[in-house]
Amino acid sequence: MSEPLRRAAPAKVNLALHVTGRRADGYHLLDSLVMFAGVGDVVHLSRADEISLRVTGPRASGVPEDARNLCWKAAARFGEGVAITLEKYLPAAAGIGGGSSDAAAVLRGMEHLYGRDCGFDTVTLGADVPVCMAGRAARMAGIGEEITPLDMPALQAVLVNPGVEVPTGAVFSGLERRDNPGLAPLPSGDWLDWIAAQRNDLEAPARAVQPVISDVLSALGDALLARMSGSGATCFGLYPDAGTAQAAADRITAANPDWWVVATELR
Ligand SMILES: C[C@](O)(CO)[C@H](O)COP(=O)(O)OP(=O)(O)OC[C@H]1O[C@@H](n2ccc(N)nc2=O)[C@H](O)[C@@H]1O
Ligand SMILES: Nc1ncnc2c1ncn2[C@@H]1O[C@H](COP(=O)(O)OP(=O)(O)OP(=O)(O)O)[C@@H](O)[C@H]1O
Repeated sequence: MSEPLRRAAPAKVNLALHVTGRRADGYHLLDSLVMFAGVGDVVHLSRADEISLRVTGPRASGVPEDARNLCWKAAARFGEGVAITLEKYLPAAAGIGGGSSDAAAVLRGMEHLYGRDCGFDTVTLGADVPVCMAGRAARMAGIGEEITPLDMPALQAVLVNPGVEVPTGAVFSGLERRDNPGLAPLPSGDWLDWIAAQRNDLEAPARAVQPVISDVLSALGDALLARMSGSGATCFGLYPDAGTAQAAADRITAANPDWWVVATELR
C-alpha cells in the first residue's frame, strides 16, 4: 500500500461579508472578501472500493463519521470509493468553513487520485465549497459560486472562537435587511483601510443568537481591526506583525482558557 495522499483544509475567513439580495429559493446573494488561514484540518485519502471515514484529532468529538459528514458527501458526489481520515482541528459550526474546506480537500485529493475533474457544480455541496476549492484569497459572489481570485498581501491575524456553535441558517433568517450595498471598489494599495470600511452584515443577527460574540470582539480590542467571520461565532483581529498577533493570542487565551484562540497568517 502506498502512503495516503495528504491535503490541507485551511480555515476560511470572510474579511468582509455583504448580503446584497435574496434569490427566489431563499438563498442570499453575497459579496465577500475571503482569505485562508495557516491553521486548518487535514485529510488523508487512499483509493478504495467503498467510501469510509474516520475522524481523529483534537476537535473530533461530535463530528459525524458517516454520510452526514461533508467529506463523505463530497466523495459520494465524486462517484468513486475512497478511504478518508479527517484530522479535525477547527471548531464546527464556527463561521470558518470547516466542513466546506474538508469537502474541498477531499474533492481536490480525489481529482488527483482518479486523474479527472470532480465534474459537478460544487456549490451544490455548500455555499462555501467553491471558494474552498480555489483555496486562495478571492472575492465571492452569487450565493458563493462566483469566485474571482485576488492578489492580496498576507495579513497577520488572531482567530477567536468562544466555543458556541452558530447554525448558519438561523443567522441568515435574523437579517433585518437583505438589500445592502456590495463591497466598495477594491483598492490598489491599503487593504486595511479598505477592510475597515466594509462590514459583515451577518454580525448583528449572529450577536442576537450568541451575545458572547460581543465579548470576543472586545477581547480583540487592541487589533488594528476586528470583525466576525461568516455567520460566526469566530472573530478575527488583524495585527501589524506575527509577534503582536501571538502576544494578543497569548493574552486572550490567559483570560479565556476555554476559548479557541490561534495566531495565524491569512493568505
Ligand atoms: C456565511 C458563509 O459562511 C459565508 O462565507 C456562507 O455563505 C455559508 O456557507 P455554508 O455553510 O457552506 O452554507 P450552506 O451549507 O450552503 O447553507 C446553510 C444555510 O445558510 C443559508 N444560506 C447559505 C448561503 C447563502 N448564500 N445564503 C443562505 O441563505 C441557507 O439557509 C442555508 O440552508
Ligand atoms: N467535516 C465536517 N466537520 C465538521 N462538522 C461537520 C462536517 N461535516 C458535517 N458536519 C456537521 O455540520 C455542522 C456544521 O459544521 P461546519 O464546520 O461545516 O460549519 P461551518 O462550515 O464552520 O459553518 P459556516 O458556514 O458558518 O462557516 C456541524 O455541526 C456538524 O454536525
